[in-house]
Amino acid sequence: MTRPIIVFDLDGTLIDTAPDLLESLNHSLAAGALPAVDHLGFKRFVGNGGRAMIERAFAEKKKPLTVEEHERLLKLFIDHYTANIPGKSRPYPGVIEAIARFEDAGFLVAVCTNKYEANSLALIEALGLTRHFTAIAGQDTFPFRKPDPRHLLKTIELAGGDPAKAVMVGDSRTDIDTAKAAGIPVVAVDFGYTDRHVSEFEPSVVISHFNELTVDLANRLIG
Ligand SMILES: O=C(O)COP(=O)(O)O
Ligand SMILES: [Mg+2]
Repeated sequence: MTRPIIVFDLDGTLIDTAPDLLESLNHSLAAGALPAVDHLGFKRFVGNGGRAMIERAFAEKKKPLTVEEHERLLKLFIDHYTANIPGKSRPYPGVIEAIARFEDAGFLVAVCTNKYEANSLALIEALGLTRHFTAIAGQDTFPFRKPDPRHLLKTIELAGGDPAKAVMVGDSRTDIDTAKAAGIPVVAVDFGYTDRHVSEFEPSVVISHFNELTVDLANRLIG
């Protein structure tokens, strides 16, 4: 029988990466003569990967961004971010215990993130968490990414799971829309990176701490 699976988003869900992403974003924006963004700006721009973060920062300042400049700044962002992994990034309180509960209950555990795959693998490895995940899929692992539901469905397939016995955990509208489009229940954490409260996007459940993420809750959502 296929084991049930729990799929986590990475940035703002499992790991608080904001200080490092923000530093790398500002490093890149400075090279594009854009003023630094603060943590509130960051919450508006994050969620669809580095390319989108840079694009959104320029759009907000109504500053044009050529394709070449976008590529140059993206490379600066990625190089800076990669060189600093894991930086100040740490798992949120209760993450390790929550993962252990699901492992003990026989769940497969996976990651589906819009971070680049190489950065995701490096960060998870640097924090000593690699062994917990059966699959880690980044924005460039497949030809599509969240909010395309196939990113989540392919992650589940890669992990050897079954979408009918899956639950997603995320922090943003992107995650909630992805899971809903895939027909998979979604738990939203309310401490991640979104400028609007996650309840507005109507996830199955909202939690404020990982100790609320019980195996019972997941089983009830899977039905
Ligand atoms: O890095 C991003 O923009 C989003 O990453 P996430 O999908 O892990 O939240
Ligand atoms: Mg996230």
